[in-house]
Amino acid sequence: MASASFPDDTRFGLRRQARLPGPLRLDSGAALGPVDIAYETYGRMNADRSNVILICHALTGDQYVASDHPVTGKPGWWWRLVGEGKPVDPARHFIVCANVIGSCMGSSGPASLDPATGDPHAMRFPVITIADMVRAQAMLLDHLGVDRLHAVIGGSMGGMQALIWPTLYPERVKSCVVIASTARHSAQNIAFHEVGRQAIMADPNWRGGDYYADGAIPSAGLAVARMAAHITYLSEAGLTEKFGRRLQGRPENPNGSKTFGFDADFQVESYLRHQGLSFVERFDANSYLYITRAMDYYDIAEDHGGSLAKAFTASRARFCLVSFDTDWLYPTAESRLIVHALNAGGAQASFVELSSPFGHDAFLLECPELNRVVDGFLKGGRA
Ligand SMILES: CC(=O)SCCNC(=O)CCNC(=O)[C@H](O)C(C)(C)COP(=O)(O)OP(=O)(O)OC[C@H]1O[C@@H](n2cnc3c(N)ncnc32)[C@H](O)[C@@H]1OP(=O)(O)O
Ligand SMILES: N[C@@H](CCO)C(=O)O
Repeated sequence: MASASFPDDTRFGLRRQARLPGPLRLDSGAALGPVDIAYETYGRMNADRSNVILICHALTGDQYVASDHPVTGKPGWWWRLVGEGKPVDPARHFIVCANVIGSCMGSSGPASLDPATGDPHAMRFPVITIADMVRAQAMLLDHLGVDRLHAVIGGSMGGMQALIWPTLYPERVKSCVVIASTARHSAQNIAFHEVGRQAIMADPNWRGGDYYADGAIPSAGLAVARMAAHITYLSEAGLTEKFGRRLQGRPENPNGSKTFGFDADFQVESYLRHQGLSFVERFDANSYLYITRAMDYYDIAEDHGGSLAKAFTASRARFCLVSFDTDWLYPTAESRLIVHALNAGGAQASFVELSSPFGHDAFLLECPELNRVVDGFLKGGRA
């Protein structure tokens, strides 16, 4: 097995890029190669390579799990969970986080260049699945000389990847942490994604996906897609607490009459517009199409003759499932289904529903209880 060397040790994230020859055989029957994977590592691999933790990111996340983002300048998206003294700790663990294939932060995706033509793949990039993302991660781990993961951890779409890992590579996963996630995308999830995709495709700048040459990108469509999706990451209680029906920036009329109109009169509108606009600055519209599609096709039971339990029969991993009580995108019932299936197959699975007013995105926010659960679970596996 060819193995990358790691001369340096860092607690702050090393930016790395691998070009793997492939071919990566995809669920669609297509093959991808070479495969570029952009990833970060934190900490040092121990002598027997038993301290490796793979972190899987969500839909619009990336490899910058605990280091400042090069585009937004913001701290890594899971800095609360990953870092010195945190549950996933570079002082103890060798942490790998890779940009999924199909995305746009350096891994192969629609915006990357097709080596055969020198042009961006655009919509000629093959349709991928969550399992394909996991296969690409396995290729990266082969490249790093990692046979077995101490743990694979992810939230949302990252949780989907984490859950697929022991089904595809049962011998390679010791522990699996799945947060705010599901074993299959529901009709409602698919419906929301389709709204976003249609918004992108209806943007005159989309042009069948070939918009890279002149800089006229489908920003309006992508912003609307993000606005619609962002609502699903929140909760009614969270929105009420944050914004209520409060207005912003409306001028006082001297005669006391009200001003009506279609500007962002409500704070929540202004907030959503901000989320849409800032998203466009950091994400590629075609990647959004590909990754949401991958999530829609995700159904672990379907890939195992309709039985979720069957998917895990070869696995000896320990599992930890976490849901949030206000997450209506991947509600607690979805996690319970997974736990029942794991228990039915005799797997060791712990489950906790945490309370938060912030809906699905609670897994990204301050939640000491989440840290305690993950810390306790990982230490139970004696890392
Ligand atoms: C999961 C992964 O793998 S990575 C991807 C995760 N990252 C994202 O999804 C990024 C976008 N999402 C968010 O920001 C999510 O809400 C969270 C959960 C990540 C962060 O939540 P919070 O810290 O509570 O931030 P919040 O949702 O309040 O958004 C703050 C932003 O809204 C802006 N904002 C707040 N109120 C308003 C308003 N009335 N009008 C306009 N903008 C507003 C703030 O100025 C801030 O802007 P900035 O992000 O450009 O600095
Ligand atoms: N808000 C996060 C989680 C979505 O599941 C993201 O954009 O990736």
